[in-house]
Amino acid sequence: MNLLILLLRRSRGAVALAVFFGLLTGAASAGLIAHINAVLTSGGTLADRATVLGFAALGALMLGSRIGSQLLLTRLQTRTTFALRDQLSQRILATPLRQLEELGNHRLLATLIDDVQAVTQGLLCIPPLLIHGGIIVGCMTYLAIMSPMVFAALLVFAMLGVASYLLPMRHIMGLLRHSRQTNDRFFRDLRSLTQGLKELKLHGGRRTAFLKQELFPTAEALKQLQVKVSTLHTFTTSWSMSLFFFFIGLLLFALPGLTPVSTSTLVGYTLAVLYLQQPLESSMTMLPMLGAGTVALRHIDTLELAAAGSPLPLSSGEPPAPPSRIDLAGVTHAYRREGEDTPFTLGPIDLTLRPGEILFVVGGNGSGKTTLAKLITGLYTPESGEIRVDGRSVTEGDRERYRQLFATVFSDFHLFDSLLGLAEGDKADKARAYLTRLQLDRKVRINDTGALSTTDLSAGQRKRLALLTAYLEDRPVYLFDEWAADQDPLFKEVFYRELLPDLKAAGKAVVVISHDNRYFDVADRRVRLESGAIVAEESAAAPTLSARPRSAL
Ligand SMILES: Nc1ncnc2c1ncn2[C@@H]1O[C@H](COP(=O)(O)OP(=O)(O)OP(=O)(O)O)[C@@H](O)[C@H]1O
Repeated sequence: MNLLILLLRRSRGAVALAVFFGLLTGAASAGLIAHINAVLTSGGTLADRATVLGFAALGALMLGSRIGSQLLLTRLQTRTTFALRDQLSQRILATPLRQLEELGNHRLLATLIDDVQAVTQGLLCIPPLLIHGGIIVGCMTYLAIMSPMVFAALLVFAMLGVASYLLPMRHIMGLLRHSRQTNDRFFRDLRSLTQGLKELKLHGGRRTAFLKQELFPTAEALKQLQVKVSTLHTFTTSWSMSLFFFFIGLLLFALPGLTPVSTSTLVGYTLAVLYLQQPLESSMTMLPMLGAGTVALRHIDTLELAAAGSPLPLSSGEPPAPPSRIDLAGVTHAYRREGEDTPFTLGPIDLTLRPGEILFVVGGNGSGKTTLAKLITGLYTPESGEIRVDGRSVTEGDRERYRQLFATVFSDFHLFDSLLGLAEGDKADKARAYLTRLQLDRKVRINDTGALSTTDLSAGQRKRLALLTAYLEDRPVYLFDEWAADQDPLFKEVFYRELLPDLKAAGKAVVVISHDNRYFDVADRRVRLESGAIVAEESAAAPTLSARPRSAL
């Protein structure tokens, strides 16, 4: 039902027209059976020109309306599937980063790959199901007109068949929901397999434990569920279909003994019931696919992604003007995890960024530096406190625009295969000049569309490419999260002594998260984090480390 609503939302007109064509197919089918019945029971005397022409016209009508209905719905289904995938991608991009981190990459991938595929297959079932529905309605109407009494008996059998089909179907839907949940686990294990290749290859014990305790049991559970669904469905469908043969047996062998029934009724019923077998059987085969599509659609809802109507704009328009200061005033963020009594809390943090100033954020592992970076850049929304740009508070409505102030290289950055719009016009030459400056010109080439000749590089070289992208973005604020960690000593020197001062000279505000205490003198200001709080602040003008009072949360 949810799937049909999805189709209806795309185009009510096309669905209505397709249903009309479906009903026309049913009426034409019923007409054809009536013709066949009339010819059979007349002993061949009705095989005149008019009957033949009528038969041919009905056949053409059935063919035309069937093709019309199928084409309309299949096109609509294809459009809906692609729109669903586009919409989902945009909804994911519009959903707060923290919420996506909590869901985990494996669940997002399972949705984008598996759920969308299940919805597609479910939607594919709707066109034939509607046509079959039309044929069933047409044939039933013909049978009701032919003999209301026999039709009442058929209805009893049909209801019995539907009930004995729907009861197990409820159980099948439960199994499908369970299977969908297990699939999330399966994707998590597949992610461990592909991302942990080195660790799994290097340690046989770990590999065996991973396969035996994680991947294989999940795959086995998934297999069992799928086998259960198909076994239950085979029994249910076969039983429901056999009821129709009981009915034909009753019709042919028992009914004539109980009440007078004409040969034409007997032949008509037998023909129609046999004719109905195919659409009924095919409908029943498709119902689990429809069910899986419905489960997938509901599962997409449980992710609680940003509303369908609120995708991020495809272009952010003009970049915001460089501000003269950005203030973080009492901002906080806490990671709440199930079963954890004391969540890690960052803040309240008070901090100011100014153009032409290099700010170092230092502190031990897990002290909250990256979390602070995500708050500064607007990737996390402060749970309390506020961020101000030139004294104006950043609201939910302008957070997307606020993020456009930053060019970043996080420690878990992603490198795209192309500069994605950053190498248009004269920027392409700029990009090539940066390649030389970053000592990558012998390794990587950039073509006219901005595609990189390769991203298969060493960790340090990949980081340099990420830095090149940040340069091309030309934003007012730069943030580097342990950028120099995998650079050789020579290039570390270039980064701290040349590149950072150049950015400063260009009037950029620069935030550097660093453990390189050899270069702490490059900073105009330095803040030290400990357990989520700024515990000390030092500036080049007053180089003594001044301890800040720890704020009680
Ligand atoms: N996605 C997350 N979900 C839950 N907790 C997290 C998450 N990311 C970080 N944390 C917790 O927040 C704390 C601070 O992490 P953060 O990454 O900000 O530290 P860091 O100072 O950047 O550390 P490092 O120097 O190791 O990169 C850590 O103790 C960690 O347990």
